[in-house]
Amino acid sequence: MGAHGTAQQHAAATTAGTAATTADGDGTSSAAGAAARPGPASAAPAAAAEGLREREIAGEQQHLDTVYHRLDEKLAEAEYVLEDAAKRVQVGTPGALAERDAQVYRAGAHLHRLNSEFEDFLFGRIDLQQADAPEEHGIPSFTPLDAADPRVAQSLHIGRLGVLDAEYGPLVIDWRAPAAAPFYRATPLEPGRVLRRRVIRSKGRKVVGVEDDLLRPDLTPTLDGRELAVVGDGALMASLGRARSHTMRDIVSSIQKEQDEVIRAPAAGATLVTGGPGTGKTAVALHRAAFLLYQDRRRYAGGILVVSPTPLLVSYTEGVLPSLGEEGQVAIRAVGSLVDGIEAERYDTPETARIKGSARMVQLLRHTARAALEIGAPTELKVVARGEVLRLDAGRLRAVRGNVVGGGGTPLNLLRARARRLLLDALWSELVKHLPRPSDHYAREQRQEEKESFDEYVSDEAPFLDFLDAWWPALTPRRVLATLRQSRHTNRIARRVVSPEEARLLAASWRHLGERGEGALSAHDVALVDELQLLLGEPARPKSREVDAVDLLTGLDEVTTYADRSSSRRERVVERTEYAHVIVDEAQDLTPMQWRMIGRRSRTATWTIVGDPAQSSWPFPQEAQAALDEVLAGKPRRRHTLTVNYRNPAEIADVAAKVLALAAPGTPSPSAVRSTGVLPRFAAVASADPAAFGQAARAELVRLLGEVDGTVAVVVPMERRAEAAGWIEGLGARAVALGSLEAKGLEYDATVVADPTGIAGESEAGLRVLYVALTRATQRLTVLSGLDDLPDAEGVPALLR
Ligand SMILES: Nc1ncnc2c1ncn2[C@@H]1O[C@H](COP(=O)(O)OP(=O)(O)OP(=O)(O)O)[C@@H](O)[C@H]1O
Repeated sequence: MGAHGTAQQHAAATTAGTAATTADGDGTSSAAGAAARPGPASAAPAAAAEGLREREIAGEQQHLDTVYHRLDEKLAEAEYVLEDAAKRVQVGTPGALAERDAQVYRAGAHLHRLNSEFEDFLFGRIDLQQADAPEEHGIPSFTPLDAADPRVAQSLHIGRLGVLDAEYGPLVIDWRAPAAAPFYRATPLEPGRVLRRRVIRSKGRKVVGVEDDLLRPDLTPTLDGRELAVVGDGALMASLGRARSHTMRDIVSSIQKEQDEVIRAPAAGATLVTGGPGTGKTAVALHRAAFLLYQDRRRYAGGILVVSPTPLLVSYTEGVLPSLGEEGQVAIRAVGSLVDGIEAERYDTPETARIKGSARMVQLLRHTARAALEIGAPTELKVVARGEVLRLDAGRLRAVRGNVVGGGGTPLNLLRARARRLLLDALWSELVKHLPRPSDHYAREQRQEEKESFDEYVSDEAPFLDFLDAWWPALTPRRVLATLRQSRHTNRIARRVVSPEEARLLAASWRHLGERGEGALSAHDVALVDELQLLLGEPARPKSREVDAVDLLTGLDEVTTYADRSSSRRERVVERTEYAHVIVDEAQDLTPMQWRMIGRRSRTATWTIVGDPAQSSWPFPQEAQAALDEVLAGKPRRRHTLTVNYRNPAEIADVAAKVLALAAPGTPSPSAVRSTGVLPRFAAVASADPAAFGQAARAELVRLLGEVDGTVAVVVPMERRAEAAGWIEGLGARAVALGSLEAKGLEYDATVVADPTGIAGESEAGLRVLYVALTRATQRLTVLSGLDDLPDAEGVPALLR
């Protein structure tokens, strides 16, 4: 029972939240559990274990062959349905066509899913004890009839899609189905009916390995009268030890209990998930998207938005959903890419970012939009009508403008029609002010007719049209933003909202923009553009016949309702995509302005929000919380905490914990699930010469590239990014250089954190950003210090002692 014994040991070490195992092939060992690595096995038991493994693999191969045979049959069926539907086109009655459409849709979707052959199509199996009650609505009973009964009563295979045999018996259960939940939920402390959990690894149609966890080490389970085989040391360790690439893998075969609870949590309201670095928040968020689609495809298809902090994290995570069989229905977008047609390309300095992200910007932008109308506006309107020269002077024009805007929040571009009408009214009253008031009904009607022909005449006149274009120009968000390039202007229009120093910082960040706002924007600018889009509304098409927006309102407060109602009838107003569910990753970094931007896309959405306050680069958590509260309004909230770090070995997590104690005192450090036995390396450069520092960094990168199979990153303060790009030149695709803020959410086999004090000093949130940098590595970490880091004789910088 050699292999059996190993698995029993590791299963005994497994805690409620984790599945810590004894050891895996690359020398990592359990840090969360207490199990020891077994001593070297002698040749005979090793051969027996190998024989056992091969037998078990052969058994699973047989099942996989049956599954693929069935899939081939289903594929042929789906193709036949498609062909048949095509033939029905000739029938032509509405009913037949509708039926055909439905058939084509179903068969097409089915074909697509069947055709997507993924690695590990079938990846799991659970062997269960007899249930104490029959299953209800597909949900198996979790309680065994007799907890001491070692017999396997039922075996279920779990995969990326559900497959039924010809008699509708389950050959494979979709991982998201209720029946698959015990695969993820069972632990040795709460095994339920699960005796053995098996992860099956396959390549294409060939099974290449199995890894077992024994959930009831106190029993000797049997299957068909024979002792149940237990192979390998568990799947989690095998998966965590694999080298990292530039894309994230799904974790479908090793989701842990506390993670599964988040993935399958009800969709309603808001699910808020916190957890330290490496606890699987991003992975869990993506699997939750796949789960929601499975649960209610109709509701969520096309309507799930995942908001990520950076484009780097988007491309890192993009492959996960397709590998789960979900493609196209989920939009994963960086927070700087949420507005169509704009891609954030610049970074703001921390000082500028904190101004741009603040909720005060709403007020500043309101002032700015109003003021943008007045920049370069003519101060006199002169037209000739009915042989008279009619004039409106600056004071009169100011009064008219005030009336146009009124007290409401109607988007300014939608008020152009009202501006036109009130100008015509003002001109008319100039014309008639010396005429006697109409005395009777007939005279009043006649005056009204004269007014109508006056309006028609004047509003076609070039001087009037030119005036209107200049006095109430169509404004675009970029053009309005560009007016803030002048800090003097900002000081004039919004002295009470921003200080002169803040106005200067803002102006400096937009100095490169052209007059119409052309030029690169930052992720923070994108949120401002989005806010401005709301304040301005879509400009009316020039020369089109305009309708007075305000006349159609029942009240100025109802602007949005009006806009929604009238979008197809009249001027096209702000168009927004609405999502049914919104998943926010790295939520701790969102600014109030970004929360508002996301909120505008999610008015009726349910939410999943994952983040870690201890990693936040936004310095005002309370302000961000207030913005989030506003966005979630009264939605019920359910909270989860993830507690186990699957990324960093304990040795790296321990170093990071020192910074955590400074960055977010009192925050518990998640427990690392494994250890490598290799301590982080500290290196120091005893020279102020940047070239010497660069050489040391490069030498360290080269060393690490030799030590690990996967990726290696050097993380530096944002302002040293260009320098760091030079250090990795010629080192190949496995090496990357990142600014501290770019490292969010990513992971590498090895990292060099260079200039830790520089990172910590970048902003008020610098220590938390350093904590992020220190927690990116799955195998090796080097901290490279310069003189400013005050390294001791061992090279350990002051911050990490
Ligand atoms: N159950 C699991 N099985 C296997 N790997 C896992 C599991 N959970 C997490 N991981 C792995 O751990 C690593 C960290 O996961 P992830 O990036 O989702 O963590 P995170 O909480 O978002 O981290 P951070 O806060 O640092 O961004 C990833 O490589 C992920 O695949």
